[in-house]
Amino acid sequence: MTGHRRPLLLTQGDPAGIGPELTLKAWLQRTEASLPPFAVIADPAHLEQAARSFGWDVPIAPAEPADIESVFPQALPVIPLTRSVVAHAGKPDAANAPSVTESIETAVRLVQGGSAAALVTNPIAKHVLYDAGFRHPGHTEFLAALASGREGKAYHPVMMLWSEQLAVVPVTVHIPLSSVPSALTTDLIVLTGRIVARELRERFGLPHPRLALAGLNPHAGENGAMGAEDQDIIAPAVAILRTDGIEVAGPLPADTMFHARARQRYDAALAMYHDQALIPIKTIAFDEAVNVTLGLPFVRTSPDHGTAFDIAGQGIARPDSLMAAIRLAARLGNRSEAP
Ligand SMILES: NC(=O)C1=CN([C@@H]2O[C@H](COP(=O)(O)OP(=O)(O)OC[C@H]3O[C@@H](n4cnc5c(N)ncnc54)[C@H](O)[C@@H]3O)[C@@H](O)[C@H]2O)C=CC1
Ligand SMILES: NCC(=O)COP(=O)(O)O
Repeated sequence: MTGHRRPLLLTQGDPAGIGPELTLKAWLQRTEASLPPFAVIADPAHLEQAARSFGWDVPIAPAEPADIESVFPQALPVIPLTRSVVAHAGKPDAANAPSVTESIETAVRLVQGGSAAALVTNPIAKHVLYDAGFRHPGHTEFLAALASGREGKAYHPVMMLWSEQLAVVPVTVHIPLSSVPSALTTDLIVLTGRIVARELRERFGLPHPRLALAGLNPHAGENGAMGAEDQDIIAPAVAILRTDGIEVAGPLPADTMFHARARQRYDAALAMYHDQALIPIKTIAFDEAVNVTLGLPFVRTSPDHGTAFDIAGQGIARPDSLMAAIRLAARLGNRSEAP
């Protein structure tokens, strides 16, 4: 535990999405929600204009990392981007991609330099960044690439969606469903399981984390009659993780492992593909769940939802998941140094 609780850094996210609105709302609710000090890396003029458009009294204060704690009670500290941002809520524009990536790069540089405890990313629209030439599937992989570039060490990032009721980890993430069976290997599942177990111990403070591995096929393959991956790829991973001393159940039929009683038996469920993991948690805890990246040398959290262009600019977006992400980032970032 570090003695001094360092502030958090929020990234801008897509400026045409709900990120600016949520950031302003989180700052407005900082006292009743007991939020720790944070700054956002963004264009101060764009945030001022967003606050004006909602009719909210949010003083915006350009700040250095060292000023965040003293500024935060009176104004929203903003670490200015080098470029100005012109954005229309609900109308994403690939021309804003450089500001999106600059905000993330600056956050990583500052958190790795020790100026902040953790970073909290506002949502990005992946297709908008792809249109501008972004080569990473999402934040998760981009953050690992930035960390690797700085430290000269390869990191395997693991996406975990966490809530009090359920934590899920998609072993394969942003790939087409048709590519999942060939992407799924015993080595990948073992690597993912080891990272999850280690970080549940070291960052979340669970001394003996319990993992549950989902099968890929209906009924976890029904003894091979409905697909071979459960027996040939997932079961060997379960065996290897057990030889590590990790408590693991599986491969479990995915349709019966997420109901309330089943969830009592594990601390994190490893799912074999994106929707197998994210459908249960977004159904149970859409407003509370947090996306946290494991396997990095710093803490990164994010709301579980996306840019919500359909409601951006209307003032109706719920800040709950962003505020949960801020709380979790403070808890994990101030708990320990990198595992
Ligand atoms: N961490 C990140 O950066 C994430 C980014 N995305 C990106 O977001 C974009 C849009 O994705 P969608 O599938 O439409 O998911 P979405 O989460 O943006 O929206 C899904 C539905 O939930 C509603 N919603 C989302 N957040 C809300 C909030 N805080 N309050 C009230 N309603 C809310 C939206 O209005 C929409 O009807 C995609 O381009 C995707 O790449 C999606 C998930 C996470
Ligand atoms: N569906 C989760 C998601 O899209 C989050 O991706 P990332 O940007 O956190 O990698």
